[in-house]
Amino acid sequence: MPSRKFADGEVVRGRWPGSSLYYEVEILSHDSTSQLYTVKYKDGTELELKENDIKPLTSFRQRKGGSTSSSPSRRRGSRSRSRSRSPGRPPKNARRSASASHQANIKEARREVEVKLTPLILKPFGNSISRYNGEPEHTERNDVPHKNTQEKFNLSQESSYISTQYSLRPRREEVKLKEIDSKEEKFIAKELAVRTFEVTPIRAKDLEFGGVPGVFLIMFGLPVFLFLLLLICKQKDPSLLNFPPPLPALYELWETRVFGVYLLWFLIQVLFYLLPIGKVVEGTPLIDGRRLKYRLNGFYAFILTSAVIGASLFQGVEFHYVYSHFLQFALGATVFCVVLSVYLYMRSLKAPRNDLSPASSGNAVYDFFIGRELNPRIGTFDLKYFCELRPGLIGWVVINLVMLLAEMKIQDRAVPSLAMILVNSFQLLYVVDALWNEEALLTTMDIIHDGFGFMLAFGDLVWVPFIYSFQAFYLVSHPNEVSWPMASLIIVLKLCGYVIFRGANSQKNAFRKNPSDPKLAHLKTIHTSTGKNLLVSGWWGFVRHPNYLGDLIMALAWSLPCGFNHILPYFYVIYFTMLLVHREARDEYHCKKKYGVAWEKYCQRVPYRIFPYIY
Ligand SMILES: NC(=O)C1=CN([C@@H]2O[C@H](COP(=O)(O)OP(=O)(O)OC[C@H]3O[C@@H](n4cnc5c(N)ncnc54)[C@H](OP(=O)(O)O)[C@@H]3O)[C@@H](O)[C@H]2O)C=CC1
Ligand SMILES: CC(C)CCC[C@@H](C)[C@H]1CC=C2C3=C(CC[C@@]21C)[C@@]1(C)CC[C@H](O)C(C)(C)[C@@H]1CC3
Repeated sequence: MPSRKFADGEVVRGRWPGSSLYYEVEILSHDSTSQLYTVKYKDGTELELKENDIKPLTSFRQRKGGSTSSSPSRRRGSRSRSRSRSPGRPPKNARRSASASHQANIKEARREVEVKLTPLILKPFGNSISRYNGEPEHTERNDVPHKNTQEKFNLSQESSYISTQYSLRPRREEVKLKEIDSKEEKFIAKELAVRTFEVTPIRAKDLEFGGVPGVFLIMFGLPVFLFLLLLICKQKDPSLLNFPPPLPALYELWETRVFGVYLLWFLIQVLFYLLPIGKVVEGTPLIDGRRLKYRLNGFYAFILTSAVIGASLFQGVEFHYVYSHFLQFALGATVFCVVLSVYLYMRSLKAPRNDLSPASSGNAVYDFFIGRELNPRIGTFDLKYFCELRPGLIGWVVINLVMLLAEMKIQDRAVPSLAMILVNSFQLLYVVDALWNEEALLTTMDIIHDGFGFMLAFGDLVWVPFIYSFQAFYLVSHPNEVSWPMASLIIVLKLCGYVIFRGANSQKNAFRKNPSDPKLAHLKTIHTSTGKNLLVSGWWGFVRHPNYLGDLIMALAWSLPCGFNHILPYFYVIYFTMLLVHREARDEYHCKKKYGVAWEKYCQRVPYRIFPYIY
C-alpha cells in the first residue's frame, strides 16, 4: 500500500482547486483507496485534495507586511465588492506564495482590471434566490467586509443542487488581461462545477443511524417491535410491566386474502396518482442541474378515496375485517415493503451515478436501508414521492376510521367516544394538511437527501399506517372518557401546535420559493455563500426547527385523549421526540456543511434547536 506523506492533524498548505493558490489547511484524514486527503480550511470548508496539491508550511516563503489570506475566502477592501468572489482569486494585498510566483503577472494585472463575478444560482422552484432580502439595518450579510467573516465555497454534494457558478462581467476593456483572467476563471468555474456535481460515496465514519450494525438492528428490530406493540395493545391490561405476549408464527399471521386487499388498496392509489389532474411542478435542482416534474394531485386522491370509502360503507362493505385482521394487514404491508426494497436496491445497481442518493455509501447493507437511488422512477411514476404521501398516509386515515367503527361495534356505542373523535379529527387534519401542501414535500430531507430504500419504504408503508394510528387502536379496547373542559384544553394545545407547524413550514417554503416575496419583507435573514439566505426572524428566529416543535406539540395532543392509565398511547410522542431530535442532528450536520460560517452565525443568533430555553 502506498505510504502517505502527511499525518492527520498536520497543518499544511492546500491548493484551492482550479487555482494556483495555497491556503492553510488541517489534514483531517486520508483515504488509502482514492489516495485523497480530506482537509479543512480555516473557514470550515472541507475538501478532498491529492497529495500533489498539498505542501508543507515550510515550503512557503513568507513576505512581511502583507495580510495573509488563510482561507479560500477573501478579505475585501473598499472596492472589493465589485471584484471577483472566486476562491482562486487572491485578495488585494494578499501575500503570494513562492510556489505561485509564476502567477505574478496575472495577479498584477488583476489590480488593474475590475471584474465582477455574479453567482449563477440554480433556482429552486424557478425563483431567483440570489437577491438579498430584508432591511439592511435589520439584517446581516456574511459577504460584507468583516473581521472574522470569510466566504465559504461549499463543494459538498449536499449543496450541489444549489451550485454556485461564476459568470464574468468585465467592466473595463483591457483585452489581454481580460483574456488571461477569463481563462483562469473559466477553468476554476469548470472545475468547481465538475467537483460540485460529483457524487462521491460517503465514507464509513459518516454513516448515519449507527452505521451498518445500526441499520441492521433497525431493519430486524422495528418489524418485531411493531408486532409486539400491537399485541401488547390488544391485551386487556396493556401495561409494559407485564410479560410481553409471544409473537405468533409467521404462517399464523399470513393470509393471502388480506394481502390481496392490501394490493388492491395500493393499486387504487397508483391509479389516482396517475390521473392527469392537478398542476405539475418542478422539484429542487438535482446534482446535475436537472429538475424532475411532479404532479400535485394528492388532495384529489384523498377526495376520490373518501368517495370510494363512503360508497363502500353505503354498500355495506364490512370494514371490521381490517380491525379483526390488523396484524395480518401489518404483515402483508411488511412483506410488500421488503419486496419493494429488494426491487429498489436491484434497480439502483443499474442506475447512473448522478441518480444516486447523497446518503448512499457503497456498503450494500447500509444502502439497502437508506436507499441507493435518490428518485427511482418507472417512466414518470416517482416511487418515493408516491409512497411518501399516498398508500400509507391516506391509509392511516382509513385505519383510524376503521378503529372508530370498531369502537362503536365492540363497545356497543351509538356514537363514537369524544376521545376517538378528537384523535380522528386531529390526525385527519394532519393528513389533509400534508396533502393540501403537497408541494412542500419536495423540499424535505426525504426527497432531497435520502434515497428510497427500506427505511422510507417501511416508514411510509408500514410504520405510518400501523403505528401512527396507535391511539385510535388503543381506544378500541381501552375506552377513556374525556370531559369537555379537558377536551377544550387538548383542542387548544393541538391548535397551538398546528399554528407553529404550519406557520413555520409555510414561512420557509414561501421563502425558498420566492425570497423576495413582499409578504416576507419584514423578516431578517443571513446571507450565505451558496446564494441562499437563512431566515433569522419569524418562526425560524424562535428556534432552529420550529416546525418540529409544532409537530411534537400536536403529537402530545393526539395522545392526551387516551388518558393517563397507560404509557402505551404515549409511545408515539416518545418515538417522535427521538426521531425529530435525531433528524435535527442530521439536518444540522448537512446545513453546517452546506452553509459553513453562515450556519454558525445562525446558531449564535438562534441558540435553541427545538425547545426554547431547553434544547
Ligand atoms: N410526522 C412525521 O413522522 C414526520 C414529520 N416530519 C415533518 O416534516 C416537515 C419537514 O421536515 P424536514 O424535512 O426534516 O426538515 P425541514 O422542513 O425543517 O427542513 C430543513 C431544511 O430547511 C432549511 N432551513 C433550515 N433552517 C432554515 C432557515 N433558518 N431559513 C431557511 N431555511 C432553513 C434547510 O434546507 P435548505 O437551506 O437547503 O432549504 C434545512 O436543511 C417538518 O414539519 C417535520 O416536523 C418530519 C419527519 C417525520
Ligand atoms: C421507522 C424508520 C426508522 C423511520 C421512519 C420515518 C418515517 C415514518 C417518516 C420520515 C419522514 C416522514 C414524513 C412524514 C411521515 C413520516 C415519515 C415518512 C410526513 C409525510 C407526514 C406529514 C407531514 O405533513 C409531512 C411534512 C408531509 C411529512 C414528511 C416527512
